[in-house]
Amino acid sequence: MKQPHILCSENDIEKMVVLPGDPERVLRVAGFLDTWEEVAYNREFRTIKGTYKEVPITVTSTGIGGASATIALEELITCGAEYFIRIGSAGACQSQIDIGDLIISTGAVREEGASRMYVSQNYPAVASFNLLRIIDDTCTELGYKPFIGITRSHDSFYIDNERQLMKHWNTKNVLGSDMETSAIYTVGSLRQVNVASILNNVVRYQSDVKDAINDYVDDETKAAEGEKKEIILALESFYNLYQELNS
Ligand SMILES: O=P(O)(O)O[C@H]1O[C@H](CO)[C@@H](O)[C@H]1O
Ligand SMILES: O=c1cc[nH]c(=O)[nH]1
Repeated sequence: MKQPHILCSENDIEKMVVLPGDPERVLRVAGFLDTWEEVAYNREFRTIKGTYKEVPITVTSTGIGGASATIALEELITCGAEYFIRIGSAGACQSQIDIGDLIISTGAVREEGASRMYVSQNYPAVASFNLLRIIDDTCTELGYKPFIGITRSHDSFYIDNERQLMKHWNTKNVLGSDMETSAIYTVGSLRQVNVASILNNVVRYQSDVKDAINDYVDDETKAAEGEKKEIILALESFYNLYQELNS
């Protein structure tokens, strides 16, 4: 049955799914695949499927925020997907994290509304241990040195006290902020599927979000390199997972 938002049915979706937020990033992932075709594009949800070193892979954009990300996740699960790696962008919460550095989220502060509609805030938003293990091993293989730890997901980009909130989470050793990780981790655990999140840092700690958007243009090369690295890390991790599942 075709799902109402992603406009895909079971035949369209593979077990392993890469989840960027931005529909344009889907096409940049396509550049790393051996074969691919677009399956559907509705609203913020663009889906392609293809192969990476013969591993069947789906890539679906989730849009911005937990609300749309959990819609994508739920519909992809209904279509039979089981393993999800988000490749997102983030703002750093620690000063040693530079533009283009990768952050791997082991768990996320649930400062967004979508996951709260599912379950009380006492419930943790944690990554799949199995996927984290594979991603960590793959980083070693690739020579990547990501920051690994807790992140925070929020709903509101331009609120007046965002800087203070980031300062607060900085003292709690949170690495960075995005808008989807905690929601997809929570729903992933509730639905018993495997979810992990790799984030490319695009904003330095305590830079103004509006300036940072300009920095983002200035730091285009570093940010683009970070995005490339997270795409390769996600695809190589799925390659390694596929070998494990089929050995
Ligand atoms: O680049 P993506 O994956 O969309 O991730 C980040 O960028 C968007 C905000 O600019 C939010 O979706 C946030 O989580
Ligand atoms: O600062 C940032 C940058 C990207 N995504 C976020 O959620 N925050």
